[in-house]
Amino acid sequence: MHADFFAGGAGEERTLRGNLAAYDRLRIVPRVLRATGERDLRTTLFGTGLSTPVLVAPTAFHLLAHPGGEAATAEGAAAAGTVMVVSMAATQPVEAIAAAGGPLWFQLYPQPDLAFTAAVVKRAEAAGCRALVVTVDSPVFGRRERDLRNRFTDLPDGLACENMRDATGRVRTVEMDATLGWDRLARLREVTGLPLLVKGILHPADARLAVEHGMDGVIVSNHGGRQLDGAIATIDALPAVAETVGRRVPVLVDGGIRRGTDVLIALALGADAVLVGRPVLEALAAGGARGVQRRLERLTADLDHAMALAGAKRPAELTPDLVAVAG
Ligand SMILES: Cc1cc2nc3c(=O)[nH]c(=O)nc-3n(C[C@H](O)[C@H](O)[C@H](O)COP(=O)(O)O)c2cc1C
Ligand SMILES: CC(C)CC(=O)C(=O)O
Repeated sequence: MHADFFAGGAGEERTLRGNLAAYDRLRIVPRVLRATGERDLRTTLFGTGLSTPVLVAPTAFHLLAHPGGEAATAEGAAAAGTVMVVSMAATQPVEAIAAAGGPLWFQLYPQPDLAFTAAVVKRAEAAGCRALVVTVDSPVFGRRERDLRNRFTDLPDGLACENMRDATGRVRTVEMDATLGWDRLARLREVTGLPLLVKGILHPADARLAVEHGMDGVIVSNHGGRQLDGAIATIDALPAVAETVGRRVPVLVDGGIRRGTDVLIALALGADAVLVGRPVLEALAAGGARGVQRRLERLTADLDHAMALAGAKRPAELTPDLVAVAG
């Protein structure tokens, strides 16, 4: 039941499969004799220096994967020199996760209760989270047929979304809010000085609106195929979004990234960095903090190797002309 929750997507899982299939259709057109020497994968986002452009996507319920929970993921991400985005649906308190690792960003589903939403943001900020990732692809919850079949509706006894506790200590459910609009993101601006990223952008017109509304970053995502089944593959959506944003703010992408060559293609098509969801969950389940560290380091080493073979010393040297559609 829990493995299906992690692996599954919405509907027929067309988008879930499509995210991976889209990378299968793309090929790298390498450059030669570029004398790259050692590659330099260091990446800076909102003033934080990272050793890799591969970040940990926000995912719910890590205690279902490993007894170390989100703290183990944070420890692994920190050891790999990258950011973990903590899900609002984490099963451990953000303070405990921050004690285990960092740098952290915090993912938010803005709640209809604005005062409670502000309190959660303040709490994440106080715990040391350095950016806020606002998920905007979930006005309603995706229809996940595996979860329906398995009747997976609640966390087991003893587990809870620890960052959803209100002042009385009661745990609230994470609500999806179909009344959410750009005005509410403007209100978040008044609550926090942290950089604000919108996660779940696929249409270039929305990327333009995000920049116009003063967002600090855009994450091209279809929620790993868990929300709108039939949505475009993220690597297919990325070029138009990147072109519209025009380097005014960082553009990140997630969905279906499993190999360093996938990262290379995403960076070449306009991403400043990528995030990985299920690979981290699988590594956490298999090997705890060390597993997460090794999976992230493997992806980064694999990217480094691919860059050497494609003739790029730095991520910034990866450009769209290095990618072609397979015949
Ligand atoms: C089990 C699971 C839980 C997730 N939980 C969240 C979440 O709480 N908030 C969120 O914004 N995205 C969530 N996502 C989406 C991820 O942040 C990310 O967009 C997606 O996993 C990327 O695709 P990938 O798994 O193919 O790398 C979740 C994804 C999975 C697989
Ligand atoms: C449990 C939800 C709040 C998170 C989730 O499953 C998702 O965003 O995919």
